[in-house]
Amino acid sequence: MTKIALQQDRPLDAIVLGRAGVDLYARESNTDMADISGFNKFVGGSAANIAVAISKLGAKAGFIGCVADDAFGGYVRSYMSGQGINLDGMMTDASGSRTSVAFTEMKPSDCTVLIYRNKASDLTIKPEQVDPEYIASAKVLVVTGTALSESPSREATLIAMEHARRSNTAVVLDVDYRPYSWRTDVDASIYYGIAAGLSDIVIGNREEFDMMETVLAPGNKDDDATAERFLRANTQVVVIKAGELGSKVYCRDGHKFQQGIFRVDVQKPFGSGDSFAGGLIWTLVNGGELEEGVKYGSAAAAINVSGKSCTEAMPTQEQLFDFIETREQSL
Ligand SMILES: Nc1ncnc2c1ncn2[C@@H]1O[C@H](COP(=O)(O)OP(=O)(O)OP(=O)(O)O)[C@@H](O)[C@H]1O
Ligand SMILES: O=C(O)C[C@@H](O)[C@H](O)C(=O)CO
Repeated sequence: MTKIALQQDRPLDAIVLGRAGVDLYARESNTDMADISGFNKFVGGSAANIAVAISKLGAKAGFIGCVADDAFGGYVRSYMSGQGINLDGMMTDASGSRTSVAFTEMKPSDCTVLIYRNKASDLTIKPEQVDPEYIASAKVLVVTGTALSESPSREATLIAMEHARRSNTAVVLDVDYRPYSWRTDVDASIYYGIAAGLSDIVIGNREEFDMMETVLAPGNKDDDATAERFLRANTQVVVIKAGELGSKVYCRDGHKFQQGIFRVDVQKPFGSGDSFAGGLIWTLVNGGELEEGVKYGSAAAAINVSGKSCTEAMPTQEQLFDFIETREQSL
């Protein structure tokens, strides 16, 4: 069993850095985008989803990001603070940028997600807006990697990671790679490489590690070799997710293990990675073992993909434990 040592005397459990936006989910399931009659509105965006996941499970979450100075920005703020998330690090941009918006189909697979991110507000966050004391108030800083895709958000993200290292706040990098946000895979792999070296835990899927190996090991598909490559500098744990095949976890001391999935009736595939990260981080900030965290993350992900949205389908602690108990009893 593996324990991740975290500073305990902190008012916040985890601060998540990245985008918070609006998700518009198709009203009808199994319907193509062109035929959908309307959409239901929720808060989304990878970082917001992770913060909500952590908060709903009962830990104290904070947020670093930026929304537009408009009605969608206000909606995102009010939903997140209603979820008990501390927004001291959430900026508002009035320069004409726009809060990120995603439209999605509701299909178990081959599901179209259209994201509108022209002049996205989250990418306007500046390094001087990142408060080192805020970061020092948390046990963990969770970075979602799309924040690295453009300046000035890229510099804000890297300095946030640097502040975290200086204040003994553990750093988790959720790769969260969105190809359309980057000029080339080479650029992405260089910045992700720097960010990975500043992180205690790196979480990504195979395609994301492929991108991160664009320069160092092009064409590699071997998870063991990938883990060995990334278990360097500050990185103690590498998690390689594989959708319905579960996940593999590698530790710096050579320990490795796998986690399968909890089978469910899938409504939509997205949200799995964010709920997985939320369940894992919630476990770690409560002093749980890594193995337990990966199991809770997998269960949270299964609950989420069987739900009708990302944020609202994040489980509470009670729902998570009931779900696992029911599944284990039926084995
Ligand atoms: N269909 C599924 N049923 C049950 N659990 C799932 C399913 N898909 C994913 N999971 C769980 O969620 C975890 C993360 O999923 P995945 O590997 O798809 O992450 P991801 O690629 O980051 O996803 P996304 O970017 O769509 O949120 C998996 O390791 C698994 O535990
Ligand atoms: O991450 C995004 O910006 C898109 C979403 O809003 C959606 O919540 C999702 O795809 C989660 O991974």
